[in-house]
This record gives sequence, structure tokens and C-alpha cells, in this order.
Amino acid sequence: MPTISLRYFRFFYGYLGNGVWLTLVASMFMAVLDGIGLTMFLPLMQAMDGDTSGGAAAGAGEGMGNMAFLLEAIAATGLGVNLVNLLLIMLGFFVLKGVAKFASEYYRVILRQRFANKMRLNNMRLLARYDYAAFMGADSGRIQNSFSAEVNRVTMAYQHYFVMLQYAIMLLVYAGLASLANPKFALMVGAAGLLSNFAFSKIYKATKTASTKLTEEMHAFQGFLIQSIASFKYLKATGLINKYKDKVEDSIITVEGFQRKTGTLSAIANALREPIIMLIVVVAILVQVLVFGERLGLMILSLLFLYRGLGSLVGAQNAYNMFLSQSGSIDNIEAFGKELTADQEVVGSQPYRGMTAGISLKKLRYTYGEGTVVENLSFDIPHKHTIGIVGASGTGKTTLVNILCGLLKVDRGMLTINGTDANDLDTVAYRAKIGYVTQEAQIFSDTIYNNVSFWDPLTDEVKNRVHAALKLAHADGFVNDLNQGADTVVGINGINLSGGQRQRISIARELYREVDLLILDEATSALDSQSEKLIQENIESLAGRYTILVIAHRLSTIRKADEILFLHPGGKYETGTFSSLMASSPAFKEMVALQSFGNIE
Ligand SMILES: Nc1ncnc2c1ncn2[C@@H]1O[C@H](COP(=O)(O)OP(=O)(O)OP(=O)(O)O)[C@@H](O)[C@H]1O
Repeated sequence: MPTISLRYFRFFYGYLGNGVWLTLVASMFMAVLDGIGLTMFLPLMQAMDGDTSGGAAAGAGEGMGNMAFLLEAIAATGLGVNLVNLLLIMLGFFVLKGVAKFASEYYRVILRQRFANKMRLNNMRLLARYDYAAFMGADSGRIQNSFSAEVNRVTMAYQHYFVMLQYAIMLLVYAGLASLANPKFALMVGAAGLLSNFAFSKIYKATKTASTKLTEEMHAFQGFLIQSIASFKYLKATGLINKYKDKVEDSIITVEGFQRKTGTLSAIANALREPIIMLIVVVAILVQVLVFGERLGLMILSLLFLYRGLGSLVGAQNAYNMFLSQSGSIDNIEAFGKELTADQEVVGSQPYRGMTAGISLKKLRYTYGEGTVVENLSFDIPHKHTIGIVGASGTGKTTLVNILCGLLKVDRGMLTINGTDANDLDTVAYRAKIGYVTQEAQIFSDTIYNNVSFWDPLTDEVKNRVHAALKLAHADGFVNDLNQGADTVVGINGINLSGGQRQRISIARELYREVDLLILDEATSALDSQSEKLIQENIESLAGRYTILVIAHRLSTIRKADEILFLHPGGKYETGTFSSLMASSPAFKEMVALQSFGNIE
């Protein structure tokens, strides 16, 4: 057999534990029972040849080598070694073999399901805790592919791996039985069988390489797919979808090429196996008979076992090749799991018990590689205050919000929440109390109820809370006009809703959640001025109930903020109220003037 990497066994064992041994032990039983059943053939033939009356035992041991003890055992039980008994015993062993086969295969199927589920759950758990900074540099195609197609391929690899082990065990058992029957003959065939594996090593290597490349190309393909779905409207409206389709087509053709390659290699290996094995058997028989002058009769039982054993060898090699063609996915899943594990978010242990004192930024610094975005920033966000964050594009507003959510860790300085260093705080619990409304509304393909309550069980109380939130987000009007009201399913990304309606639903979700900190990141930019005004009024009515951060290009939105953080390029900043900045900051005044939203002074 080719060298089977223990690494893969460890990988499967890591997921399934001792369950894997059970299938292997069942395989062994299967082979032993089959072997004993087969052994009965020889005395049977001899019994049929001559004495059918019950005296077969006399010459029946000949040709059985060390297996003759079985006949002695039968005779010792008091059962006559005759045709009927031998047939019944043989039948009994094959029935038992059937039971062992069922147990082995049934358990393997159960383990396969358990394996796939564990892998998916494990990946999901790791993804949920994946560090955001690492995520920003991750390949979305790879993530998607590793969660879907790759899990299936690894499950298939598992199946082939254990079928291979099952055959390998059967091979060993048959080889052992063949050696008992005729050691010299068995050794000769076994040695030649081992040598024949070298003939396949090149095919195995090529299969493995093609499998790894197939996995990489699948990542790229999934990446293209995700982007084409995310940008479907744009691609369609601009006709760029055809150009994009050509790009995806290239990827599909490359994937197909690798699949064809692994298939061809498999076909070559499969086709070569039996002729090679038969060649070995033929040569071994000829050598035994012509060179060593042995009688064919002495080889029969050994040959029977070897034939079974060689069948197992073919099965094991086929399974191994199939396994190799999918093993690239195991390497990927392993590496993917390790990367996710290495980049798990570090969360502090100090419990978060709701916002009390507010948030404080002390001499913060944040850089992306060489580019400094935040430099020496000190700023307080007192509890229940409304803070406006403004600045030209690229001045770091989103980066700052990411820091405030605990998604990005600062290079220098300190972020405290209720006086606790964010590094020590249970940021997962803290984030559960953050409401975040972004310019791109986050809508899920489900009912409006579920979009707002985020799948809370729909009790009357939940429904009432959803409707109250919809009202506050000025969404109740259009929702009530829908045929199925809040039971309406909104389609992929809320495609059945207008941009402003999507935005209002996503605002309602955050209001429903009863958060401590509400972040509105260009939240009303998709709305018409009438809706914006109404939501603006609603949000202003929330002032003093939540701590609110408003990031806005439209400065009218933050006019009533308790304080404004005005960011400049390169990490510089100014702070003040709207009117104090108007008085102290020419840049702010100019920005306001450019937006010319009426007489503000
Ligand atoms: N993941 C990243 N890696 C490297 N640089 C980044 C990354 N994200 C943002 N930047 C850079 O950091 C700077 C600040 O970006 P940020 O998105 O925080 O600005 P912003 O004020 O929110 O911009 P906008 O108003 O256009 O949304 C920009 O120069 C941007 O190119």
C-alpha cells in the first residue's frame, strides 16, 4: 500500500474521536468471517469429489495449510464434517459477515454526517469569533468555498479514506489467511503486489497536485460568484455582466480542467490495476508450478484468499486515489481552520453591565500599514450624549467607529468604556448593546417581523415592540400598506423595497433592540428629504435616551449634536458644538457654506 499519511488520520480522528476505531474493528470482523466462510470451500470441494457421507475429514485438511485447525475445531464440537454441515457453517459465517458489513457501513454513514456537521459548526464558531482586522484582509471566495463546496469535498475524502482503510484491513486479514494456507506462495504475491505500487506513485502525486490546484481555483470561482450576486444590479444595468460572465467562464473552464485531470488520472490508475494484479498472480502460479514443482491443489485456498485480498487491494488503491483527488480540500480546511484560530479575537474578561459613564478616547493612534488615520485623538463621549462625527472622505470616520465598536484595536493610547480599558472588557457583550445603521441598509431575506426582531419568537409582545420600532423609524406607514404587512417577505437584500424603505427597516431593528449606543453612519442618506426630516426628528427625540453617534456628510443632520468631532486628513481634528465650530473653525464654516443649507448663523 502507498504510504498513508497519519496526518489525515489525525485530522479525522480530531473530529470523530474513538468512533473511527469502531468502523475499523467492524471491517476486520467482516474480513475474518468472510475468510472463515471461504475456507469451507476447500473441504466442500473435496467432500463433493469423493466422500459425501460424512467422512470428508479424512483428506479434507490437505491444501488448507495451517487453516486445517478449523476442520479439527468443527470435528471437536461433535459436528460431522460433511456436506450439509459445511454448507450450513459457511452460510452462517456469510450471514455474520453481512451483519458486520451492515454495522460497519451504517456507522460510517452516521460518522460522515457527524463529521460534516462538526466541521461546519466548528468553522461557523471560528468565523463568529474571527478578528475583524484579519477579516478585512481575508479572501471572501475562500471563506465561502471553505464553508460550502470544500466541506462536501472533505466529507467525500473522509468516505474514501475510511473505505480505503476498510479495504486495507481486509487486505491484511486475507494476506494473513493466505499465508496460513500457503506461506511461500502468499509471500511471493504479496511482495510483487507491494512493488506494483511504485508504478502508481507518479499518478498519485499528479492527482494530489491537481486536487490542490482545484481547491484554489474553486476559491476564485466562489469569489467571482459572490461579487456577481452582490453587484448584480450594477452589472446588469451597465451591461458589464457579459464581460464579468467571460471572466467567471474562464474560472469555470479552469475548474473543469482540473476536475478532468483528476478524473483522467483516476481512470488510468483504475484501468491499470487489475491487469497488473492478474499479471502478478499468473507469474506467481507459474513460478510455483514450473520452477518449484508444487501442485496446484496446494495453492487453491491461498489463491482464493489472495484473490479476495487482491480485490481489497484494488479497492483500497481506488479509494486512495479518490481520496487524493479530494485531499487538497482537507489541506485547505486544515489551513483555513488554523488561520481562523490564529486570528481569533481576543476578548477581555471584565463584564459589560450596560452603559453608565460613557466612552473615552485617550491619545488614540491607528494606522493601516504606513498610513496614519487617527493620531493622538482624545475625546469623550458622555453617556446619553449625541455626538456628530464629520470630516471629508477618507479622514477616518468609519475607522473610528470600528475602533469604538471594539472591532479594531488601537496601536497606541486607550479606549475606555465606563472607565474600563476596552482591551479588558468583554467586547462581545458590549457590542450586543450597539445599534449600527449603515448607509447600505442591512436587510435579510425574510419577513419584516424577522428583519426587525431578528428572529425573536413572534409573541404578541414581540409584535407590539416591532410595530413600535417601525413607528419610531417612520416605517409603519408603508409596512401597513403592504398586502401582508409586517409578514411580507422582503426578498434578497430587501430587493422588493425602496432604498429609503430598507433604511427605515434597518433603523427599526436597532430601535427594537434597545441598545445603549446607537451609531448612525450616513443612516439617512438614502432617504428623500421629507423622510429624512421625519426620521431626523425621531432620532432627535431619542436624544438623551441613548448614547448616539451620528456620522454625516450632510451637516444639517448633526446640527443639534451635543458635540461634534471634526476630522481632518492625517489624523488632526477639532471639536466643539455646531455653533462653536462655526465660530472657531474656518474649515468647518467653509464645509457648512458649501452645503448651503440655509441661514445657519
Ligand atoms: N482595510 C484598510 N486597509 C488599509 N487602509 C484602509 C483600510 N480601510 C480604510 N483605509 C484607509 O484609511 C483611511 C480612512 O478610511 P475610512 O474609511 O475610515 O474613512 P471615512 O472617513 O469613513 O471615509 P468615507 O467618508 O469616504 O467613508 C482612508 O485613507 C482609507 O484608504
